[in-house]
Amino acid sequence: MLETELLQKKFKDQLAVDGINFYMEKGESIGLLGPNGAGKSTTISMISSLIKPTTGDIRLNGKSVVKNPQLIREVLGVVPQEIALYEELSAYENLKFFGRIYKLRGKELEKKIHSVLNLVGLQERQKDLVKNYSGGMQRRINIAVALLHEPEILIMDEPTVGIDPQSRSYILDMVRQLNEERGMTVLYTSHYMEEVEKLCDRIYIMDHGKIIASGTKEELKSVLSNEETILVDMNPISKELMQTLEEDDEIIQVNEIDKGMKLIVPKGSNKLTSIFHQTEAFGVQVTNVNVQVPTLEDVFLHLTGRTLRD
Ligand SMILES: Nc1ncnc2c1ncn2[C@@H]1O[C@H](COP(=O)(O)OP(=O)(O)OP(=O)(O)O)[C@@H](O)[C@H]1O
Repeated sequence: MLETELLQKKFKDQLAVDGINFYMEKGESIGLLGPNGAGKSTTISMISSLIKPTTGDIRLNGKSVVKNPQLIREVLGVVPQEIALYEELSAYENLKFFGRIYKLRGKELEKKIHSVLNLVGLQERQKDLVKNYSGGMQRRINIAVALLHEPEILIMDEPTVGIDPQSRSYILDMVRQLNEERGMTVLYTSHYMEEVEKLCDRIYIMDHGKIIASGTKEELKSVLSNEETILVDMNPISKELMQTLEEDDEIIQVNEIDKGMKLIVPKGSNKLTSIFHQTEAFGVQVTNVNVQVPTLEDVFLHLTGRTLRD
């Protein structure tokens, strides 16, 4: 349905998006995952025809969107990262305003406003001024605006950043419902692995402007199917200890995390004893140890050397 071909965007010397290829089939829910600055928003802006690619193409059902941006505008609903609403107007008035931009009028507009308010669960608060809404509620109205013209494709740019858990879970359920029950095609960007894991059929991992891996959750996890993850909480956190462990050929990767370190080692390699010896030698106290099957987050860490929220 939608595909990009060698899509690239340069801002002066900065290569924000570096020749990416991806596709979305009708009805799919696709996750675009990457840390801050990976190029997700720039990609979305190009797909939405808000900015022009430096090179490459975007095709909707085989036709170039770069040459004919109107094609995509008709079928696309975009929820930007920033709240784009008039604070001094009520939610209803905002929806009426944006509905008119979509050329909706009269009874049809009223029906659609009613329907999207229902969908985002803010029917009862529709007369309140947007400035009196919580951040999460504003975000929900932002989503309602994007859905007014019943788009075939919904693109959401980190829609749950910085909002309350209740709105977050509401938004996640809503996206799933739109995708599963109404067959809407969804492109969901996030740096929350668990959201993308929950919502998306396929995932593209982006870093430094490039797609560095893609596939279903299972396919991506198979990158580390012969490895296991060891989480070590320690006190104090010792960089010297981690450096020494990194030199061990049998340890694939060592990264600092919240309370200690995360190691990726071959399955069944029995590294715990030598890890304990090293921690003792460095005068570090181990407060907790956990051996786990690698998660998608670990795959990301393995591919990029960074955590998603670095
Ligand atoms: N208008 C611009 N001018 C110059 N550089 C830009 C512009 N927009 C983005 N960039 C740069 O391009 C790179 C990719 O940014 P982008 O916003 O697409 O990343 P992102 O993955 O969406 O990150 P975030 O989660 O922080 O939004 C960054 O290094 C950013 O500084």
